[in-house]
Amino acid sequence: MSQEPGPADDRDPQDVDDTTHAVPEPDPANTPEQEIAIEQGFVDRVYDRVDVLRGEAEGNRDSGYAHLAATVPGAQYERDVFVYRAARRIADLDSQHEGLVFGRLDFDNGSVRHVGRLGVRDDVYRTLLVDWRAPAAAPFYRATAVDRQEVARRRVIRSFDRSVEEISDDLLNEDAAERLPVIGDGALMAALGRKRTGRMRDIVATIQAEQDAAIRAPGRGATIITGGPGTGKTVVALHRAAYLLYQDRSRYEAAGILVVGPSAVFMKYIGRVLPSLGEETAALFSLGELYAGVEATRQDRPEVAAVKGGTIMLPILRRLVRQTPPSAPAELRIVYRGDVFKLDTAELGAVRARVFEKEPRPNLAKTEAGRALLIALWRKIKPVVPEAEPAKFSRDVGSRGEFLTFLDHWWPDLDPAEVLGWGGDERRLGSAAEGHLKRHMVESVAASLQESDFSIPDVALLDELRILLGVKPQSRGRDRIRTWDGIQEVSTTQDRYYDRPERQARDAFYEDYAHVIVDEAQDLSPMQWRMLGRRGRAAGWTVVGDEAQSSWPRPRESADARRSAVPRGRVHEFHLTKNYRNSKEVFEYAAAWAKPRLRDIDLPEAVRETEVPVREKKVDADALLPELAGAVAEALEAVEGTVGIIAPYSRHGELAGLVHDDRVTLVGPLESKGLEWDAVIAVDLEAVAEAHGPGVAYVVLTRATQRLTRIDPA
Ligand SMILES: Nc1ncnc2c1ncn2[C@@H]1O[C@H](COP(=O)(O)OP(=O)(O)OP(=O)(O)O)[C@@H](O)[C@H]1O
Repeated sequence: MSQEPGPADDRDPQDVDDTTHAVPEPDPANTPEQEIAIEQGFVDRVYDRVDVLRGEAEGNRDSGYAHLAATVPGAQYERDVFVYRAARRIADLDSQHEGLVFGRLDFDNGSVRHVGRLGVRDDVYRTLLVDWRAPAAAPFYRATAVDRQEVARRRVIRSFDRSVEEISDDLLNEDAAERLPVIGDGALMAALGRKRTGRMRDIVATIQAEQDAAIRAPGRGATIITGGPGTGKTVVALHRAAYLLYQDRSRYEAAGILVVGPSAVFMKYIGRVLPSLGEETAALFSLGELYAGVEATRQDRPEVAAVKGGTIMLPILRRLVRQTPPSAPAELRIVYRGDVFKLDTAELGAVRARVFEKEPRPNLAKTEAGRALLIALWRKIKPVVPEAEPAKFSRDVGSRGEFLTFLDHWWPDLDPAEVLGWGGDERRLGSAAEGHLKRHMVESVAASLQESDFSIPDVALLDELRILLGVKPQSRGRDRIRTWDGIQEVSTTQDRYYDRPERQARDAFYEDYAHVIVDEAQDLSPMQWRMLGRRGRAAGWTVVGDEAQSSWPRPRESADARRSAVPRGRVHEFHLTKNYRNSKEVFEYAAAWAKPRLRDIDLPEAVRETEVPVREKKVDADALLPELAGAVAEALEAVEGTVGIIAPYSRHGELAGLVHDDRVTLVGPLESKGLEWDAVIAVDLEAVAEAHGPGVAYVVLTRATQRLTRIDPA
């Protein structure tokens, strides 16, 4: 637990029970409008208080008040400014989410507790609103008809901006119907049925009990969250980051939380969730961005990716870093006391090998290389010039400009990108890969390394080379504490006056995270696990995935790499069982397709029906484009939100013209991981399965919230 209190929460021992407050006497005869008005009264009260806090914070700023004791436990000022800051941040976001106040619990004893995005206290520091992450908010998510936890009625309040629009009640104690009105029909179903916008929303108002348990698991050790498609693994992982920041802010803000997902498109999709929860300090990186200065988005061909991601690359890279750099001179010539002495290519090769016996990382071995050259020269000089003295020889030759210039060229500082580039030369790669890769694979991998940009699998190789070469750590990347699209960074009084640890700017090489969250973990290659493992040696881990959706061909190799990356210790396992994304119709279709093709498939239960069946069409090659154009138009007509076309990469050129509306996107099967659209048009599914395996085709089939159309060439 943190030494500091949580932000304006209810965890001070003296007032831990003070989370309830007075509200108008309930009347079971109230109409929905009357109940909305009652909640509006409360919401207004909270915002009024936030406005006061904001005024105070601004006043303090203006009078130049320096708050020096901010880290003293119980500093109320700190909490209030936090409220101000977070409330402002939330207000800055467009209202895709439920408002600041979104929940209310009525207990059997008549007391009432309101739950919101953050904690707010009134002017005498009594709790007005409980932060959703506080223990006192847990019954809002955990109470069920069987285990009520003294909750009589749970209410979800939906508002836009400051205005309450809708109420949805869940009566847990039937006897309470006599005193409490029950209004609305199901906040969860309403949330699931809402149109998708291309940006993931937070789910604070409707987190389900099994999800809540995973969110609140202890931060230390490894938390493993599994579940089939659409069970909320991603959204749970993100709420977990917010939870950890809340319950131990000093630890997780100081050392950082890393969230890793498969692609840049995916990171953009999930990018709003944490800011909408008032948290912006987590570092979000896709697998293609974990090497500073590189932003890879390109996929390799599956067979090339399977090689590049495997531990088979380790001996190959080790040999590669020992090769003579292409620009190295082939011969060293030195004139000493009138005689010419030479080291030829073979002799230089032997010297190089000797250096590596002493120091395997070339960038740390330059001094050793100079020494080894002088020794080799000395062995030649000694018989010819018997009167020469070794110390004098070393001083004399070792300080000559021509010798130092030779050393610089023969043993240059190596950059990982440059060394990986050597692999583009078939001869060099072939020599490094001898005994490990067949000829045709050497050709394919070398060809892929000749591309002008790096692929996503290349990034893990670059990171491995960084270690193998002994690249000195230096900050070269951009500041990865992100500011979010369209949101100005707000300079707050907290930022200015507070003596807390500064939020660190962490580049992609930062290695001391307190917690690492890995999404779509089933797809990580062994080399990618190694890259991640380096960044969280002392971290707690949250590993989220579904084996059936895997595109990695050798799961056992990957599991071993994962065990090495994630430190041993306590393991907390959670399994999510309900599919909240797909309609029953879509999911049953996907499951029927996948069951015979995938072993040990983990099938969740889809909770929502739409009565819209999946449509399948087979068309001749020349009719494909018009058919697709028709399907896109139809989908745009049928749904309010987004439409996704998921097609093999080889068809993207011919299909690009179909994307003529903001709501439509065209993606490859691998980029579709983790994403969702209201309507999906899956093109040539069998080709997807053939190229990437049935797991990826199953991913494609489970992306639609409402309508799925399959179009295949005849
Ligand atoms: N409790 C909930 N309340 C509202 N929406 C939810 C809830 N749980 C999940 N969802 C929604 O269901 C959809 C699927 O969630 P998410 O993407 O996190 O699932 P996933 O398990 O990561 O899926 P996949 O493995 O298929 O990528 C999202 O739109 C998410 O917001």
